[in-house]
Amino acid sequence: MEGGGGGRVSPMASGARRHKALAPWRFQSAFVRRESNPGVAFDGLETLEMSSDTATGGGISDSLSHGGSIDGDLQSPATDGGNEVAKGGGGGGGVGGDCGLDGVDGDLVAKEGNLAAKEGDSMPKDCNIHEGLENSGVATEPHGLDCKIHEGLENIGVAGEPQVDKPCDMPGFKCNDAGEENNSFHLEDSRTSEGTVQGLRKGCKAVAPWRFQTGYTPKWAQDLLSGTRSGETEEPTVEDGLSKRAPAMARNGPNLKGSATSGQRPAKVQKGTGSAPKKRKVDKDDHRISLVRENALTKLREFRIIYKKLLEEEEVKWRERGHGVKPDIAAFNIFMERFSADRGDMRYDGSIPGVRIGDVFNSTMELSILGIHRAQSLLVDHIKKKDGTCLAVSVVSYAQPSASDSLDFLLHVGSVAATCDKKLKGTDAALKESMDTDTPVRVIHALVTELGDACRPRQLTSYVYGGLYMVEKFHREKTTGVQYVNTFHLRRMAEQQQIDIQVLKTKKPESFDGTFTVDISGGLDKAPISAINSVSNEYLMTFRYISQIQYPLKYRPDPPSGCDCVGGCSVSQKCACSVKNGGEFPYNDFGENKEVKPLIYECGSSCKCPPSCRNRVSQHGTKFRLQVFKTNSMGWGVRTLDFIPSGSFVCEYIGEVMLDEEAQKRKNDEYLFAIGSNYYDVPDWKADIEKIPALQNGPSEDDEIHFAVDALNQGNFARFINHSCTPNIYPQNVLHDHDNISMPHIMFFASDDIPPLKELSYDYHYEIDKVYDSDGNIKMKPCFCGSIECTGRLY
Ligand SMILES: C[S@@+](CC[C@H](N)C(=O)[O-])C[C@H]1O[C@@H](n2cnc3c(N)ncnc32)[C@H](O)[C@@H]1O
Repeated sequence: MEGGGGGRVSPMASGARRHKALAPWRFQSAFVRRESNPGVAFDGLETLEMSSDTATGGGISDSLSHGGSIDGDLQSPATDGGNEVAKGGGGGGGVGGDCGLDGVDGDLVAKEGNLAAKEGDSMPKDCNIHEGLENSGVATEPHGLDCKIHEGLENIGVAGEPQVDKPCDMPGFKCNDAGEENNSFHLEDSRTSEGTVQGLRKGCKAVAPWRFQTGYTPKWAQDLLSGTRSGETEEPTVEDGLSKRAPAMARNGPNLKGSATSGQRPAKVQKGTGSAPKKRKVDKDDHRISLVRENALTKLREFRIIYKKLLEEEEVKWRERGHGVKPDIAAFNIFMERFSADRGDMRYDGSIPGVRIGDVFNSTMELSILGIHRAQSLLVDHIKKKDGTCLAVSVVSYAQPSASDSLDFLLHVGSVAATCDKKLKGTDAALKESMDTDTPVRVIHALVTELGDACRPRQLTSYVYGGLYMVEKFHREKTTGVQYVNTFHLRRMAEQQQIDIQVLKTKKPESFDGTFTVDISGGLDKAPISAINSVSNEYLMTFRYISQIQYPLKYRPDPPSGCDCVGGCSVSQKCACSVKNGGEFPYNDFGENKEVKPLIYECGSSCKCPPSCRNRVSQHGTKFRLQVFKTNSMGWGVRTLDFIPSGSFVCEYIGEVMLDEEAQKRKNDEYLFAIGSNYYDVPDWKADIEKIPALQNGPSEDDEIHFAVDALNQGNFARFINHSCTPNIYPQNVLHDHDNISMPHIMFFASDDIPPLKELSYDYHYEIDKVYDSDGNIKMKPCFCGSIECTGRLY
C-alpha cells in the first residue's frame, strides 16, 4: 500500500479528545492507526493518492470462488443472530431456530433427470428419481437458521450533474472539486487572490435557527412515515428481445419494510400452471425504475469497494498470522459490523427491486447484501410468517446446465428421512409451505468454472439470478437403501426474461472501480471515519485531520468557571453551569437537545462533576458511525451508517478559529463557518437570551470581534457536510472548555430522526446575492441538494 507518508500530528490534535474508552460498537477490530492510513495527509506530508492497483483485484473473485466454503465459514454476528453458521460446501439445511428448521439433511438442486449437486455432495447423475434415489450422504446441518437478515448498504447518491475533476496544483494530490467553485457563476470573472471589499462578506456559513426546531418533517421523512420511499419502487424487469414481459413479481407493495417481514403470500396463481402472478403495480415512471436499479447497483458497488479494501488488509494480517479466520470471511465480518446498517428484517418473497434476471454476483455474500439470498442460509433461504411457519423464498441451484438444457424445471433434493411418514422439517417444510401457498421462490444459479490445472485444480463460482420459480410438486422417494428422500419440483414462472445458458456461463460479474479509506481520522476520532467513492477513482483531497478546534495563540480562551456538583449535576438551581444556562439543563435524560438555543453551557474541565454528568454531551464526541462519501453532484458528503434519533449530538465542526477579518482574506471560502456573532440576530431567541446571564446585557464591545472557523487546511470530517434546503442537522453554539461567547463550539444535533445511509446536511444560511468574491462581485452557485423545497441556489 502506498501513501502512509508519516506526517506529523500536532500535539493538540492528538490530545484530550482521543479517549481510551471504546466506542459503543465493535468497531475496534482492525482499527487502522494513522500510520497505515493512506487517505489523509497529516500536516500535509502524507499523500492522499493511493493507487487502485494496491487493491487485490483478483483476490476477491478467487477467494470467493468456493461458494460452499464461504457459506460454510461465515461467522458474521451481524447476520446470523449469534448462531454459528454452517460449515462446508455440502448441502445442509438449518437446525432449530425459531422456524424449527432442524433436522434437514440436505439441499440439492438439480436439473430434470440430472441431480448435479453442489461440490462436496455426491448425487448420482442421470438417476431416475422415481425409482429410488441414492442417499446423497449429506450430513445433518448442525447450525441454526433464524428468521433475520440485515439489509446491506443502500445508495443515497444524489442525482445531478457529475462534477468535473479539476487539475490539481499540488503534485501528487487530487483537488477537491467542490471546494474550487466549479459550479459557481461569477458576475464578473475578475477575482483577485487578496483583499476583501469593505462591508461585503465572503461565504461564511452561519448558525441561525430554522424550521427544524418545531417538529418540521422534511418530505423524505414524510414519505418514509407514509410508507412511500422515493426511489424504492417495484421494478418491472427489462424486456428481452422477444418482448416477453417479466412479471411484476410477488412483492407486497413498494414499502420494503412492510413487505420484508410480513411473509404474506403474494398474489395467488393457479396451482400447477407455473404462470406468473398478475402484476400488482406497474410503475410507469422510468426514472423511478432506474433509480431503484441504480440503488441496487450502488449498494453492490460499495460493498465490492469496501470489501476489496478490507480483504486486502485482512490478507496481509493473515499472512503475518499464518492461521486464523480466512481473510475473506474476516473482511466480510468487518463489513457487516461496520457498514451494514441494521434495517431490521428486510427479507421478502418475490423479486428484489433493482435486481434483474441474469445479474451476476461474485459470492453468496453479495447475494446477502442485496437481500437476494442470505449467505448463511446455504441452499434455501426462508422468511418466517406471522403464524410462525416458515416460507422458502430463495434457492441456490448448483446444477450445472449444459447447452441443451432448459432451465424451466429444477429438482431440489431435500433431506433424507428414516421413515416414510416423518414430518417435514426445516427448509423442506419451508419449501412445502411455499408450494401450498403458491409463493414463488427466487432461484440463483451457482455456476462453477474449473480453473487451474490438474495439479492445482481451482473452481470459480459465480451466481446468476435466474428469476422466480413455483414449487410445483413434492415427493418422498425411497432410496436404494432403507431411507426416504424429499424431492421438490420447481418450475420457472412464465413470462420472465429468458436467459441463455451459454451466455450465462460466460458472464462474469461486472467490476466496479472506486476508492475506500478505512479511517480518514487516522485514529484521532474515537470511531473510524471511513471514506468511499463509488463514483470515480478519486481519493479525498488533502487536509490535515484534527479532532480538536485550534484557537489562535493570541485569542486562546481562558478555562471556564465550573460547578461544584460532586457526583453529577442533578439540581438545576444549584449547579453553576445550569445557572449559566438560565437555570435548566439543556439536554433531556437521553442526552438529546430538542431545540436549538442561542447558547448551551456544558459542564467542563473546571467542574467537579464526572464525565458521565448529564450536562456533558457534545464534548464526548461522535457516537454514531459516519462515513464520508462521494456524491454525484455536490462533491464529497457525509452520511450516517446508523440510525440517529432526533435531538442527538452528531458531530462538531472542527477547524482553525480565526478573526473574521482574516477569514475574509482567505482565497477559498468554502469551508468557513461564522461563529459567535448571531445571538442577537434571531428574533426567536429573545426569550432565551433573557434567561442566559452572559447574553443578558446585549452585545458588548467584544462582540464586535467576530471569529470564523476555517476547515480548509485543518479540520475534521464535518467539513464535508453539504447544504440542504431541507436539512436534518443543525448547528448549536456550545461552551464547555472556556466561557468566551465569541468563540463557541459549533456542535451539530439531529433535527429529525435520521435513517441509516441518509446524507447529513445542514442549512448553510447563505443569503442570496449577499456572498461576494474578494473583488466585490456577487457570487452565485446553484444548489444541488435535490430537496423538493430546494430554492435552487446555494448562494
Ligand atoms: C463545506 S464544503 C462541503 C463539502 C464539499 N462537498 C467537498 O467536497 O468538500 C461546501 C461546498 O460543497 C459544495 N456544496 C455543498 N452543498 C451543496 C449544495 N447543496 N449544492 C451544491 N453544492 C454544494 C459547494 O461547493 C460548497 O461550497
